[in-house]
Amino acid sequence: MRRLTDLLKNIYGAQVQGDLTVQIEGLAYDSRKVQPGFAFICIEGYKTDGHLFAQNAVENGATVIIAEKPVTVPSSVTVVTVEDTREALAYMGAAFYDYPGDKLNIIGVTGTNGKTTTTHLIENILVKAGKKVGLIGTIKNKIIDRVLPVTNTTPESLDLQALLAEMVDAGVDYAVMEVSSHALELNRVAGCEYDQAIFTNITQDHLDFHETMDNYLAAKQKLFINLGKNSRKSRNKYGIINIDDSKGQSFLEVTHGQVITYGIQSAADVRAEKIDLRSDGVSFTAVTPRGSVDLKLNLTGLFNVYNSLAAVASGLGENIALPVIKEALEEVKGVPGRMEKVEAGQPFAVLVDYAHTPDGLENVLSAAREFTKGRLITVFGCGGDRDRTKRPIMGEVSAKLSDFTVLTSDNPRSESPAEILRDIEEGVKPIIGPEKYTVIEDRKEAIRHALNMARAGDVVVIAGKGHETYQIVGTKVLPFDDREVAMEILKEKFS
Ligand SMILES: CC(=O)N[C@H]1[C@@H](OP(=O)(O)OP(=O)(O)OC[C@H]2O[C@@H](n3ccc(=O)[nH]c3=O)[C@H](O)[C@@H]2O)O[C@H](CO)[C@@H](O)[C@@H]1O[C@H](C)C(=O)N[C@@H](C)C(=O)N[C@H](CCC(=O)O)C(=O)O
Ligand SMILES: Nc1ncnc2c1ncn2[C@@H]1O[C@H](COP(=O)(O)OP(=O)(O)OP(=O)(O)O)[C@@H](O)[C@H]1O
Ligand SMILES: N[C@H](CCC[C@H](N)C(=O)O)C(=O)O
Ligand SMILES: [Mg+2]
Repeated sequence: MRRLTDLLKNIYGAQVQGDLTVQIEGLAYDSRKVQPGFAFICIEGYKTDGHLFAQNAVENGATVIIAEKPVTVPSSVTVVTVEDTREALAYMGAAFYDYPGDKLNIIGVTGTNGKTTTTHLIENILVKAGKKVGLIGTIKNKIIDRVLPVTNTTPESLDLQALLAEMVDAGVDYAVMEVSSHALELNRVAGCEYDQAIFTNITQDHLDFHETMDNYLAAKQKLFINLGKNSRKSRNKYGIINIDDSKGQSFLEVTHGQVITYGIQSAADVRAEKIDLRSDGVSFTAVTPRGSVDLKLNLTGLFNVYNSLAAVASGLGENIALPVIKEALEEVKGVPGRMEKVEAGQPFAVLVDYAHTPDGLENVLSAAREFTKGRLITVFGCGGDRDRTKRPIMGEVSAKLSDFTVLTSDNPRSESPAEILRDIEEGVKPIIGPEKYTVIEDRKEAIRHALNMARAGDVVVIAGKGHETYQIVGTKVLPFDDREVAMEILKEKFS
């Protein structure tokens, strides 16, 4: 329980109508979650407007409304008008939970691809170093060993603060989290002070939301601009940057933190040499300011060398010894749904991967090509209600890099699967003829087609859904797991 004045401390220009000393029992940004004595924060969203539910919130017991524009509520209710309710939600949430982020070391990873993988690698390093770790990201949220469900990659600010507070109560030392560009743009992480900010890469995605690559870049840079600014914690801040990325330098320029660069092509602080890619992993020497170390990882693909270098740099930033980092990284068997093998005794390889961007697909197919002796067969689709412009580019990537492509449905959401497939096909047609691809909307049948045509030495990549255990069709969430579907089909044939 807190007083309203305490919660408004970091919000400038708030105009209050009513009692400022009222005690707040809880906060909610969804009127349906309001309980007696709560403050309801109205958010103008993309689907609806929270201001429309102010009265509803009052009926559920809200005594305070935080709004950006006029709301009609009884005069007994305190109304606070602020410029940005999403920002207010974040700052009020941090204050309500007594600034949990200040009691933790927080490592934030942003970038188009590699966030989930990199956070998993860092988690392993920190655990190996004896730290208690919390994880926040696409696959799962985790407090030490307790796994919690996930709705978004980066939770809404209030939920994030509640989660960080739970971590503090559980004795967590480090929170390692993915910071999506949506979260940065929508102020989900405002009020959360990072100790390390990591940039993996930036390539096209989410233009439905950000509209331009410049806006997308600016959203990601926020994590670095805020690093070490108005710091409440007395410790070193590190900006860890992939300097091989064409935008890497721009992150270096905006950050207030100490910079550690990583890369393969550039003269980076942490770099990889003598890279040896195999089908079952990659070996390389990590050269760092604290010496070199030979690493033999179970993750394959050049992109995983980058993810590992980011994790090495992160470990060094936390003063973890190289032998500990080595042991931790070498123990990682894989990340669920990322180049995950499905094996039922078949004479060809089947990989389920989460590539859902042009760059992700290019990376995963290039990696697979390295160990494909026969044909590389790709099954993929694109999500509905997401960046439409990436669809033909992904079509082009698969057409160029695969020997055969099966286009299928991903999560169509509110869109027509056939139309999404037509968008992808636009990119395929100019590159290859109909003998090199097919369109099978039903994802299970598409996977069956690819597995039926595969012969010894071939590699089948099923991309886009990775760890997902569902398929979103319209508003329905139907059970669907690429790994289970592939296994079931393979078992029918090979065991
Ligand atoms: C575009 C986007 O990010 N939208 C997020 C946003 O929704 P919104 O603001 O549009 O909400 P809205 O549905 O219009 O509702 C407005 C307000 O009215 C409230 N409301 C609504 C109904 C009611 O009866 N009462 C009520 O109070 C809602 O609680 C909300 O506060 O805020 C919601 C609450 O936090 C999020 O769940 C929602 O994520 C949606 C589901 C989503 O799909 N987001 C994706 C695009 C996303 O964020 N992805 C990134 C990862 C991307 C990547 O890196 O690949 C992520 O971090 O997950
Ligand atoms: N560093 C990287 N560079 C390019 N592609 C990568 C990289 N790491 C992983 N990938 C590819 O992108 C896919 C997604 O990887 P990962 O889940 O680690 O990224 P993410 O940034 O967390 O994605 P999301 O935005 O969905 O949270 C992988 O399955 C792989 O195909
Ligand atoms: N975090 C990404 C995941 C995309 C995964 C793909 N399966 C899809 O549904 O488009 C997004 O929300 O855009
Ligand atoms: Mg992720």
